[in-house]
Amino acid sequence: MFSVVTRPPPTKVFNLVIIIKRHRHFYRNMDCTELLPPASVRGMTVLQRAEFQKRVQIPRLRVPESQVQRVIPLVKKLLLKMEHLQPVRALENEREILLHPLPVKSWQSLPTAELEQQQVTSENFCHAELELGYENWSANEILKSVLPADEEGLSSFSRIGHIVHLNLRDHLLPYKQLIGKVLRDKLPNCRTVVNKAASIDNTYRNFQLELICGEPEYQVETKENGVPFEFDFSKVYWNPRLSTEHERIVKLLQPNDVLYDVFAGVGPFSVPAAKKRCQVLANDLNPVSYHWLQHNAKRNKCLVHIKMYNKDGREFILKELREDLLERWRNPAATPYSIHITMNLPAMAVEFLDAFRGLYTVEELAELPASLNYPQVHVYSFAKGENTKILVQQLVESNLGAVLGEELQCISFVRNVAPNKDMYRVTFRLNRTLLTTSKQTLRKRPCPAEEEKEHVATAAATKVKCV
Ligand SMILES: C[S@@+](CC[C@H](N)C(=O)[O-])C[C@H]1O[C@@H](n2cnc3c(N)ncnc32)[C@H](O)[C@@H]1O
Repeated sequence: MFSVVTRPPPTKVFNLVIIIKRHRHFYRNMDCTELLPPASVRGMTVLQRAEFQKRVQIPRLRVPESQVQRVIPLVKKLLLKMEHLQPVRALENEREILLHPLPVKSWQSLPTAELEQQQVTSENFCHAELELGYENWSANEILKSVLPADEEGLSSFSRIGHIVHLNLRDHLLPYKQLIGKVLRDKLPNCRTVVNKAASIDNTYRNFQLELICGEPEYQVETKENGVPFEFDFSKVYWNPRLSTEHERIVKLLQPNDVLYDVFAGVGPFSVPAAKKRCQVLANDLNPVSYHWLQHNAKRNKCLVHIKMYNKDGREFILKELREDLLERWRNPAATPYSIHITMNLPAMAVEFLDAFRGLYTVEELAELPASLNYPQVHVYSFAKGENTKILVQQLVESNLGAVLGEELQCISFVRNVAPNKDMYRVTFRLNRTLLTTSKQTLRKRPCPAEEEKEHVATAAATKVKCV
């Protein structure tokens, strides 16, 4: 059911339903009562593997060795496929082919004419007992038979290297130890199973974890979009659900482009960008993230393309970003390149946007050409409620203190975080007016309906496309 993991194991979100559909046999074992684990395991909270043993009557064909290669193609779709079970077994001088009891009720269920052409007749067909046990079912099959039938089961989990990360609903908490053991037994390379203990409300955004099975070993080695990363999952932020978003941004970048990554974490934007030979300035306030950011840049052999900082995001914008950008404008390169700023701290990144207002004095920019290479900002935010897309634009505008017109490039849905709570990326381009309007004149827009709005845009708001 689960793909075999190569080294280092990938970071992935596993949706059990999708996996089952993609890998499902022609006949689903779970649709066949005989092949289900015993009904007595329902409600088990302490894993007792021996309780899964049962005997079933399984249809089978016994054929001489010499016939096997010709018979198997005729019954291929009817084979019994279960974990750790060979459907073709060697007996003395013959082979036994185990068939699925759902489609095969009798000899008549088989392609009899074709089989008889191979000298296989009803004499070769029989039912006999087979002993099944815990090892013959997948994690999903075991959990489906144990967890309450009338409530939502375990629908998904994340895989970060050797760690399986769960976010169990309250009704599954009495089963957490059992769930942990089953996943550890059944998933390749799984050594540690943790459950999310509380919502992420600490500064460094790392998950609060509860170990429910295995070793308390949180240093992981994983890959995202083909790039290897290492970090301590218990001390830094890492979310495999963001891998597509990371990839989207990295794909926008060309060699020699510039990336300022204000809340870089352990580098899922910055390291692939530096590997692509972009010029990267990456920052994170968490000293442990900063440590692993440096480690990952070194491991990916891209240190020459990245400078790393361990400070507050506002200070980083006001000093490193400000100075580096000014330097670039003063010394334009012969070949054009684009400049990007990523701000992925969705709970509060918008509150840092006012740092761009008045970042330069009018005089500083007056020395420079009229048209400059202005950065694109990719700021992430949560929005809660009905019209989250509209809300998120209002949040950005009120924190920036300006209504976005043609600078607004897109508002992109990233993911649904909770019922009625979405995460978005708002991408807009900075301009001279924003960057030189002094902070004293900055006025936040507390309410979208407020009448007087400060229009930075030269044109009326354009239609916003969503990617
Ligand atoms: C949501 S994580 C994003 C990490 C990474 N960019 C990613 O996409 O996975 C936000 C990061 O911001 C860092 N952080 C939190 N407050 C910060 C601040 N005031 N200044 C700079 N970094 C901060 C956290 O340590 C965390 O690594």
